[in-house]
Amino acid sequence: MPLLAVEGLTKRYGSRIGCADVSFDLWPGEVLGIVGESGSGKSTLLSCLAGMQAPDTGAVLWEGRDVLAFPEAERRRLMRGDWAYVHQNPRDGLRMGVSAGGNVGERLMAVGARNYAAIRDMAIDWMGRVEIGPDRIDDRPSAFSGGMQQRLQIARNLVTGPRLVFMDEPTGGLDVSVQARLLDLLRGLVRDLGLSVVIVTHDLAVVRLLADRLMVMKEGRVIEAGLTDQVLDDPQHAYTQLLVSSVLQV
Ligand SMILES: Nc1ncnc2c1ncn2[C@@H]1O[C@H](COP(=O)(O)OP(=O)(O)OP(=O)(O)O)[C@@H](O)[C@H]1O
Repeated sequence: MPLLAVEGLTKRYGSRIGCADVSFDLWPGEVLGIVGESGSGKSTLLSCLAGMQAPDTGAVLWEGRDVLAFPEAERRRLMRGDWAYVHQNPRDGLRMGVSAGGNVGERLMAVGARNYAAIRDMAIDWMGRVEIGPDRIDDRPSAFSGGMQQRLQIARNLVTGPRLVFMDEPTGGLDVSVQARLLDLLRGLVRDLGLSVVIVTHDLAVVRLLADRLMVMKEGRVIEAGLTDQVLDDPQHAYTQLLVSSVLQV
């Protein structure tokens, strides 16, 4: 059984299409990239998948159960436990007024951890995994660089051991050299932890590095899908060809 099965997901904003009739399966340990130009519906799709907004029609099945029909409390438990969501802007995924250690520890407490020393140890361990030194544990994220904030957001999300992580342009808005390091880090974590990931980006280099499979969106619809290398090396749809060739020309 796929971990996540998406069937006919459609979301309209009045007469405008957000995403239309999107279906796919995500298997355990698989990374699915979603690419497309600005306005193609990537964020709409991701937020509908993650239960952050309700689609008009369609189903999102988590291990065969329709998430859209979950009671609110169960959906929230899922979001804190098996699922995680990495926002493009770390400010949306962190609590800026809380220390770095608190940001990570808080998530553990939300899933029931109570032993303060163990929580602190795990926070330090996870900060280390995302290359933030233990001497920064009491600093607030506002004292961190953009790249550090993003790494802290990743630690906060992964500390509870989620099985599925949604990522919305996780390297967007960062310097190119910082992006490269973050991508490397993400790739290592995804591989080591065997995570399933749905990642949205307009950056083909990001999906080339991270994604096993790719979906290309245009005007809310999936126009091409397949193995990442196949789609990028031999794009079938004219729009995908344009996307790929415009990157090569840069
Ligand atoms: N809250 C909203 N109200 C009305 N229309 C919206 C809203 N959010 C998105 N849309 C529209 O839905 C379509 C898809 O937008 P969406 O943000 O999902 O695309 P995207 O591919 O994520 O773009 P970007 O890469 O710029 O974030 C666009 O036509 C957009 O104008």
